[in-house]
Amino acid sequence: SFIFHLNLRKRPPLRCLSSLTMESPKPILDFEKFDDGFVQKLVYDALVWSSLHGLVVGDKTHQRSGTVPGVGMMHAPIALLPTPFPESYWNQACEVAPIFNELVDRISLDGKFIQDSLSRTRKADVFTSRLLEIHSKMLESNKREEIRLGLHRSDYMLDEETKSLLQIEMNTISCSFPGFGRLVTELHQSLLRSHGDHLGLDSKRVPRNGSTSQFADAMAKAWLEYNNPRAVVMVVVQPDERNMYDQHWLSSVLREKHNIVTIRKSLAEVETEGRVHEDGTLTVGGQAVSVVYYRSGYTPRDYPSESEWNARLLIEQSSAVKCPSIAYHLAGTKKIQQELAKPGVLERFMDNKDDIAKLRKCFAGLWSLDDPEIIKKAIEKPELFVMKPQREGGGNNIYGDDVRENLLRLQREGEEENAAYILMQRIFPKVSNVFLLRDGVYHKDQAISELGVYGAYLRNKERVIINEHSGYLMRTKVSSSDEGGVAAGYAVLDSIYLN
Ligand SMILES: N[C@H](CCC(=O)N[C@@H](CS)C(=O)NCCC(=O)O)C(=O)O
Ligand SMILES: [Mg+2]
Repeated sequence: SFIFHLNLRKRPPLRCLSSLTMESPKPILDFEKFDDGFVQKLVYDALVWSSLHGLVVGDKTHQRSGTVPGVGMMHAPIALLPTPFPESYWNQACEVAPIFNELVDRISLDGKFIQDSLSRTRKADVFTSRLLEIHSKMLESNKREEIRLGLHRSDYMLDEETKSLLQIEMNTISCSFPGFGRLVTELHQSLLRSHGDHLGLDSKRVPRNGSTSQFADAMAKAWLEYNNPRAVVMVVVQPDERNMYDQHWLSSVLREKHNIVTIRKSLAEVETEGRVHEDGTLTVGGQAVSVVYYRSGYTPRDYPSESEWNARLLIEQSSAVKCPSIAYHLAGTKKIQQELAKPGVLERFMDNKDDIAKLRKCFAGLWSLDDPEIIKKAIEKPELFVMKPQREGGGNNIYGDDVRENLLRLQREGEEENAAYILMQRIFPKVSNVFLLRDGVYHKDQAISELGVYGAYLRNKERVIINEHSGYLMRTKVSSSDEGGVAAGYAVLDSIYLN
């Protein structure tokens, strides 16, 4: 039987809010209502459901769990019940998804903007400069990506102070959990169908989540556009991947629903087995590849040698549909995000004034380190800022006093490294009560959440074939922790309860 530690941490005083407007989500979790026996029943049902439905990750204490399927599996870290989220902000996040998709595509076509925006970062950050090198090689050879597939996730937090939905970042490479986002939604809907009466909650307030099928369908349509019936979809993976089941969900839908074969290769394997033929076809291990879907290649750790860089270049030079292309990858960097927040920059890419206003409305404060006023303020009040390197994958951001320390360090060291970072306004979302479930044990805690809305975009020359919001992922972390990230081990997978 499961051992439950009811971790009744002393609760920090809830922030007394100046004005509780109708928009702030009403807490649906009144802990007093839950007796321990009832929670244990919910937890048991959730763990059984997760195990039966493949909501599982590799167990890091089991060394083969990242390479051999079916070995050393552990239920994914999850919230026991959905987190309240006001419907108006949910609608707003869904409404801007296709506008952000279109923006990424237009940025990707402006090679000069990408190179100019990142030119100083290039000198300060080797990883970004390697990506830019590949991008400039494509510009020099006038490489055209006629079929373009974007599978993005735009992450938001609901800022309690300003009552606004603010974008944390736009992820354009290796967006995790399109498989699990849907599953957690289905888990919560199932729990509320069984126990909703006791909880006074309605399962229909958990919005349906098409993340798995919509992402797989977009890949299938890209495969069709490439028009080689013998070609496969290649998933570029890390040699040791604890999140393989989230990835396999997409491959399973491609197989079962679209009869499309996927292969899994690391960048090192692509370098050994890959070839680009005269007509641009990419073959790996002799198999033609129509779509390359990256679930690796977004962090320096994915390039331990020149082999991996050779593989990235080889793929880029081919006619395969890259998801993302190098230009889409760079369009999702934090430096570009900060450039887009400058006055007049969105107007360079978008002409619809309403769309521009909708994007700007969800921009948090974003600055380079060249602004002495901002640096002075960040040194005085570091708790109001987050300092971000050009890194993806979670666990890289700088908070609190470390912001001050790093800014003072850069001033001492002469500021060349400034361009490797951006500064962002720190967002303070509402704290809610949650039950967090990890390793079969539940903890009761105060947490904050980040809503990720997936977006799928597929274009072939002038035809936009798909441009939609395609499901969501709610990630919830204890409010005492600065860093988030499920794969990085700080957050749990969650869904939303519209109120
Ligand atoms: N193991 C790799 C992990 C890939 C990964 O870290 N992706 C970043 C965007 S780059 C991300 O989406 N992070 C949010 C999910 C989280 O909180 O962990 C995979 O799953 O393919
Ligand atoms: Mg990210």
